[in-house]
Amino acid sequence: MRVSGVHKSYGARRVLRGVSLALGPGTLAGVVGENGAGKTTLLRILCGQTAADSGAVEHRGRLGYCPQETVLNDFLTVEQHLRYFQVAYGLSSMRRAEELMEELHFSGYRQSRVAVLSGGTRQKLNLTLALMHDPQVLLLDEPYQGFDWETYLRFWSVAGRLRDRGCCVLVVSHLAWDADRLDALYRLHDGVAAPWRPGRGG
Ligand SMILES: Nc1ncnc2c1ncn2[C@@H]1O[C@H](COP(=O)(O)OP(=O)(O)OP(=O)(O)O)[C@@H](O)[C@H]1O
Repeated sequence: MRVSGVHKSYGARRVLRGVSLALGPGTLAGVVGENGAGKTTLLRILCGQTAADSGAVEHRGRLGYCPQETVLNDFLTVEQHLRYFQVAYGLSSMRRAEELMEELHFSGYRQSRVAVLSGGTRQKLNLTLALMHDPQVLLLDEPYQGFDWETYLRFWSVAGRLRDRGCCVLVVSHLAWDADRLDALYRLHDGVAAPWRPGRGG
């Protein structure tokens, strides 16, 4: 995925002022930044949901996007969500979705309505919906919010296996404490993304 000179303003607020990134296949990368730094805006531009004012974004292959807010409908079951996305992605089987449900330990909720799921289980479903078509480029916005420690560790092993299969994974977070798990880390600050190594306590 190549991002060149992306600019975005909301009225007078210049949020992105020339963001450039180059991430190859098989890379697990992170973008950190303070609240309001523009991380979600950048991800929305990368997935095509928001238009940049200028600059270019190029990527090859299937794209997966897990937004910060869950995209779920309280009245539908987990199974109904999976079927809906299976059709939307044009998948012949649910094999990958089933694998992910096993890996994230929520297969037992398949027939449950989303309204009764805990926040962490909703997030597991949100993540599964973004991953079930085996994307080659995966954009994750604060993907482990609400996860307990075991699930958090499982998330990183899923992300690591995707990287090993050649997927380009970009994780956005306001915390840099996952730095050791990443191949590349950028800090979004003053509208630009710079390579970053957190210091002590950072
Ligand atoms: N649709 C919009 N209209 C106007 N301003 C917006 C819009 N979306 C975002 N902003 C502003 O752009 C700035 C960046 O927001 P963004 O959500 O991208 O930040 P973030 O780094 O993801 O923050 P957080 O860590 O709090 O999730 C903020 O000042 C926000 O108020």
